[in-house]
Amino acid sequence: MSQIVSAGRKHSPNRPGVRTAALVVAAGQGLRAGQPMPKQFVNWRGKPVVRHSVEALLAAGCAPVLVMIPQNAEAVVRAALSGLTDVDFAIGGATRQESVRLGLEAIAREKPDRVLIHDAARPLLPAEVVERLQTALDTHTAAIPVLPVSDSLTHAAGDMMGAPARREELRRVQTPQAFHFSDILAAHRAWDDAPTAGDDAQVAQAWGMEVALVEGDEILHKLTYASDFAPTRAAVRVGNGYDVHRLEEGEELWLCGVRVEHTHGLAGHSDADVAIHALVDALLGAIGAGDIGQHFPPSDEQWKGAASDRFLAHAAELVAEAGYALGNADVTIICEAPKIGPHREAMRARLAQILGVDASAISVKATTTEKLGFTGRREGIAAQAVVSLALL
Ligand SMILES: Nc1ccn([C@@H]2O[C@H](COP(=O)(O)OP(=O)(O)OP(=O)(O)O)[C@@H](O)[C@H]2O)c(=O)n1
Ligand SMILES: C[C@](O)(CO)[C@H](O)COP(=O)(O)O
Repeated sequence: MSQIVSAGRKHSPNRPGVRTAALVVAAGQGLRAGQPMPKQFVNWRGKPVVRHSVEALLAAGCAPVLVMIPQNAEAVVRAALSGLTDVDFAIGGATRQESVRLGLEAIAREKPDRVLIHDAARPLLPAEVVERLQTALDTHTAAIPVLPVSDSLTHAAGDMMGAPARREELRRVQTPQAFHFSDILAAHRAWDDAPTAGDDAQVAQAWGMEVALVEGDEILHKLTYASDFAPTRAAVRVGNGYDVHRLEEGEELWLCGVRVEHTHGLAGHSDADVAIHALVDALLGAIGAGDIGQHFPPSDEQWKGAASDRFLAHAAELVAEAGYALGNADVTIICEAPKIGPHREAMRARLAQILGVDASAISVKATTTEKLGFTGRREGIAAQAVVSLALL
């Protein structure tokens, strides 16, 4: 057994007079996860999988924490757990049960009162679950976290349904599994069958221990398959857009898909609807799909004089293809004239119609620049847009 860092404190009682060790089993190959290395050492949500629960167990007052690792993984585990004290590691066995047995024998010299045995593959360990287990050990010799079964269950006869199973009688078993140390060590030592028990509660029960059930937590999910490592997509994405067009006599003025009567209109390759252009850029930005010029190049004759609602409809399609829906859009038109207020509701309705959303999701505002700058000199109109997208 090699200590990663000299322990700052050998034992930290997490209950007055009670010393609890932790055994983190991380000696598997993680074959089902299909990762470039055993899954427990893969970087996950900012740190190696194994580090998450080791830190949680240390924070819960467990000491020492012994991590069982595969052969030839010393360098990887040192890196994964660098900087932590009260953490040791040892080489595990060919099965999970063997890894636990080896770990318990290694911890035995510390003579802890209790031990929490935890899968490194369950990185997120709520302190509340540890507390429930510790409380259960005040009146029982063993306790495990469980969850109810929400699906109906069946036995399988090959690819065909077998006898239905009564889910009311079943629970989903998680870890950490908590024991009075001497009892679980004796139970492992007394096991006289192939070391293939699914968990330590089964070993304890085979030795005659009664195992209490405490409420588990879905967040204790065991990382098992490649899908568990698929990058999670942001639930919300935001984007912003900005555009400017020059005011010129003889041009039409289109804003938010609405024709506005005015002395001047906006010049541009398309209908120069500066507000829609800003909104298109906001949508494209939110999904990382470039900008309006990339999708509708001003050099492309097919877009000459084109109505900008086509650009907005296309951006909306790309957002949907990316798996998002519009949360809300907020457009600000920046000009000295014309007054936007009288057209606001028509603009909101038109944008909502193009985007296929309720008008309540669309905001259209306007402001002057107090006669400052190019907008103040009525040389042009600018527009800004901000959007939020929700993952479908
Ligand atoms: N010989 C073994 C096998 C498993 N484990 C640990 O037991 C936990 C639960 O096992 P599992 O999720 O099945 O991990 P693997 O056996 O690595 O996965 P696979 O079956 O996909 O190879 C994991 O933290 C794993 O590292 C262990 O310490 N020693
Ligand atoms: C110990 C365990 O996590 C309890 O649910 C489970 O039995 C481990 O099973 P695995 O096949 O070793 O992942």
